[in-house]
Amino acid sequence: MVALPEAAPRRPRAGWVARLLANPRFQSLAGRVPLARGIARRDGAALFDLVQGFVQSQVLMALVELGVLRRLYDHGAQRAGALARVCEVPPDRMAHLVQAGAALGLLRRRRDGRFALARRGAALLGVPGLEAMIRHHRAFYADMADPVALLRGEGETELARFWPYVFGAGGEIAPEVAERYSDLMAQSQGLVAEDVLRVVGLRGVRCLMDVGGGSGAFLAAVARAYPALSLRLMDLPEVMPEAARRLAGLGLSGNVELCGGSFRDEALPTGADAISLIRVLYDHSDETVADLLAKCHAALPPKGRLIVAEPMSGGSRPERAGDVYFSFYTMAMGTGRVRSAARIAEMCRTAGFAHVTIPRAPRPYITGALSCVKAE
Ligand SMILES: CC(C)=CCC/C(C)=C/CC/C(C)=C/C=C/C(C)=C/C=C/C=C(C)/C=C/C=C(C)/C=C/C=C(C)/C=C/CC(C)(C)O
Ligand SMILES: C[S@@+](CC[C@H](N)C(=O)[O-])C[C@H]1O[C@@H](n2cnc3c(N)ncnc32)[C@H](O)[C@@H]1O
Repeated sequence: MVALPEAAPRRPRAGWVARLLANPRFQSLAGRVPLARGIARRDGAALFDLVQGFVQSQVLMALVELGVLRRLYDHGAQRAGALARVCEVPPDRMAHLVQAGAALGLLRRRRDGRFALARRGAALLGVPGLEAMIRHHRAFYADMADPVALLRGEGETELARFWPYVFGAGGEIAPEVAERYSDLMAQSQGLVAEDVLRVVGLRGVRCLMDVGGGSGAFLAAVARAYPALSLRLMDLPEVMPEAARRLAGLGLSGNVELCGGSFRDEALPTGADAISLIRVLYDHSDETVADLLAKCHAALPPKGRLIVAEPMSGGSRPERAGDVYFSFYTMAMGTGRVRSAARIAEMCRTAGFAHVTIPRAPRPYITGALSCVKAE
């Protein structure tokens, strides 16, 4: 009996559909067949949009940094030449910038050749803190310049320098640094608070403590929606002066009790029957999160409420805001990470919480949310 050569082990490879789609001859054929042609062209355009994504975000950065959107809002439609003079950019290059802005749906090219704000360009100017966030992206962009180095954790990132408290609040945080990140957070907090309060009710709560509450923008929104609630803000001592200033500016000094402290180094103050963690968990490692959730559980009375809100991963159904933007943003920060609502719920249950509810997020790119109760 002649021994047959061992059949070479089948090389694991993509399924036949993937191999067909990756075949240039099939792609050329599909481009000529009516039904397939439409799909092929849409896929091609979507792939090109993906490829040029970084150019789009830098065109947006230029429009914001040069104040073009702001100027069209303040002064109405403008010719490229007028914008070029104000922005000190060569006219032919400004013409390219505004043409790109129109192609991206931020500007509108009018028949007379002037450029005006398009609906999305106007809406962008109305989003609290969004222009500041776009300017802040210089740091994130630098960190994404070498995505492989970021993924391998090589070298220090710009964002890790920007968010110093994430590394255990070791050492002093210069007041101006604390103010800088609190300001950025406060500016972007408006939409977060709007969406959280849209999906999570606080009826029946007597005292809410916002842990990692920053400059108090979320509690200010809660005070407006639930004037009878007593409110407490816990954050690092370095953040307290900024929080006091902002709350005083909103006429809320008497409504919010300030508790300076570090949830890494000490137990949380007791007395609140609800605790909120708004854009806090995704800044920290699993260990820090588990410890913080246990401290929240210890600080709450039986049936006390815990509310967690932050951009989340889509988990088994990956989604663009949480699994692209925030996933890499928190990675670049250093210890942060996005988690799915299911993963956060699992960590809450491990900490002793029950009855986890996960409402559908109206705008996942703003925030997801979940709430749970301290089991009796
Ligand atoms: C005919 C007309 C005029 C209208 C008819 C149709 C109509 C009514 C249209 C409505 C137009 C309109 C009002 C649109 C509104 C659009 C809105 C509100 C868009 C909101 C967009 C929000 C965005 C893009 C938010 C982005 C937020 C970002 C990037 C946040 C980043 C946060 C970070 C990085 C936080 C970091 C903190 C850390 C350290 C991770 O914890
Ligand atoms: C991303 S900001 C979110 C602020 C606010 N909740 C919001 O959504 O705008 C995270 C907050 O957690 C605070 N924080 C970080 N580490 C902390 C710690 N160890 N103890 C208390 N607060 C801390 C920071 O000072 C900051 O205000």
